Amino acid sequence: MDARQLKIEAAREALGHVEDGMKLGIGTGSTAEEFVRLLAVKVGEGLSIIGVPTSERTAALCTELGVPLSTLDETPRLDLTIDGADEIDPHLGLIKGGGGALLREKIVAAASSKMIVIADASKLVDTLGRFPLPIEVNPFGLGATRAAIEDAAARLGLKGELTLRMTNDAPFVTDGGHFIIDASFGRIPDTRALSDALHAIPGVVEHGLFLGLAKAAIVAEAGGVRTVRPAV
Ligand SMILES: O=C(CO)[C@H](O)[C@H](O)COP(=O)(O)O
Repeated sequence: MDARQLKIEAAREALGHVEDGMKLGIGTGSTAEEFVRLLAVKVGEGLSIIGVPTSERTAALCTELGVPLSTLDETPRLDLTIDGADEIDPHLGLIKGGGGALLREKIVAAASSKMIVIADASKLVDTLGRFPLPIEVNPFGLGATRAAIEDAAARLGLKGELTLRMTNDAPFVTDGGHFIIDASFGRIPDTRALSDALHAIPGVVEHGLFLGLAKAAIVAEAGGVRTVRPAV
């Protein structure tokens, strides 16, 4: 089974959690896009749902395929969010934001009664941090914010390259008009402490550690699809 097929299998399993009448958060990324494609087929067959997209990119795909959309202003409480992830630890702590949508993804997940992550098994790790942590920052004061991130990380014994994400020759700009710093800290033993330290920096808008949000992960691998629950 190739990588795309694994994403489709995880997305198909997640579709089984979608019930008629649900208000759905819809994630961003290649796995979430497979979910949108399968969801659109069900909508075409008569499934009634309303979706809140986590990015302009997802919104465009939903619109193209006929998935009805709302906003968190019109629909502030969601039943379920289905989204991908860049890394998943045994407690279902996540790193997200590889696609640059982490802020909206976190707002949408937090507005949902339940978040289910869909991924292939390559995303499973023992400890988060192999994937560089995306940190969304305000463009104002970028240098100072970067230095503050370095200092906060150093206090937790973390160090590594902080790279401003670029598209061609210009900084990548998120849907919210912010920049992203990708932080290559390596293993992050205390994700909660890092999350709190980053939130305390004024120029940090949000970061890609999703802690305590995912209730289940649907993981596809060559041998089949399994549902992972948070380790206690
Ligand atoms: O967080 C994300 C976007 O901001 C994505 O969910 C994450 O990058 C996974 O993407 P993919 O399914 O393409 O591997």
